Amino acid sequence: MEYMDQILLKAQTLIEALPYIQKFNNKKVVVKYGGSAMIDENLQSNVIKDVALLKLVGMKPIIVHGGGKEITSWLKKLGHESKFVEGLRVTDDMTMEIAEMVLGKVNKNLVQMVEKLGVKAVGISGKDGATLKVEKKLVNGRDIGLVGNIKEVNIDLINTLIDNDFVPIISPIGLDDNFVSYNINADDAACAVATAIGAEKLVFLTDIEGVYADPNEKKSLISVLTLDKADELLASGFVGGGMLPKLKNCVDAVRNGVSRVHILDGRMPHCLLLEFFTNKGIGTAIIHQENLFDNEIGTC
Ligand SMILES: Nc1ncnc2c1ncn2[C@@H]1O[C@H](COP(=O)(O)OP(=O)(O)O)[C@@H](O)[C@H]1O
Ligand SMILES: CC(=O)N[C@@H](CCC(=O)OP(=O)(O)O)C(=O)O
Repeated sequence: MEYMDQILLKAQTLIEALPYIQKFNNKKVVVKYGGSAMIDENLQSNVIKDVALLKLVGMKPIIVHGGGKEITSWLKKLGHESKFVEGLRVTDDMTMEIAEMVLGKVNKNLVQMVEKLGVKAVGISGKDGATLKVEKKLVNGRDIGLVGNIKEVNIDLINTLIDNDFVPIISPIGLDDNFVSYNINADDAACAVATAIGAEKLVFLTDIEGVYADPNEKKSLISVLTLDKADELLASGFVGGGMLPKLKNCVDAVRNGVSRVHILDGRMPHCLLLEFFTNKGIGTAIIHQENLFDNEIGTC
């Protein structure tokens, strides 16, 4: 490509971002960060740069992070096997202790990376400021240990941080009424936070292209899922593993007023920028039926 063409293309990309920058100015957006994009250092640095850019162009990003793979790896080092029921980690006392330690480390690493880019960040867990109040979560009546179901989100601390120009970075640990610590699925935490603070948009970064109608068939990637279709898919048995709580959460978030929910492939460099600032429809968007013909679907 000629030098001038390259320059024009760059200018065009910046101009294309203009309406999106205006639209999301001052809006709260929640990024759920988990999966492989957390393990690979290059991808991690891209994600953090993208979030810093969202903040610097006037949005109010909030990161809710996971770290499931790191928890599993530390448990393995300690000779402790990881078990999951419907995508949720069975959490005994030792698992709880390790999960809290690992998520604390992940949290402060993220703070460090954001601060390094000159953007103010504060890392909290759901325990701080009683942000995430939980009760024990039962899966089909089954007790899977110290796994929390979020009863209440106290948004005071999050709002205080945002009002003081910080990016809140939240790890999925909560307290019950007796001040016992619980491990929370990070997708549950992101969904609850996005709903409670009235986020304009909730984006899940994961380690797969999006939602497949059939996970064994790559061509079956779904770019737009209405709530009805999402319910059908959840009942079909074709959604499993960690995608199950994720998709259920997306549906809840849309039903509870978050206008735009997206599942994106965190392995794709700068997928957040592409999603926020361009009209490239990537990943899977979960939407209300009535927004199906909204020409912004798949764009923002
Ligand atoms: N229908 C489906 N579409 C996409 N992914 C699916 C589906 N069913 C099961 N999965 C699995 O869910 C995984 C995503 O969940 P998970 O690994 O827990 O993500 P994260 O760690 O980002 O929260 C995918 O890697 C895939 O193996
Ligand atoms: C109860 C439960 O499953 N908690 C999760 C919390 C971390 C998480 O959700 O991390 P990802 O988003 O990276 O998967 C766990 O222990 O793995």
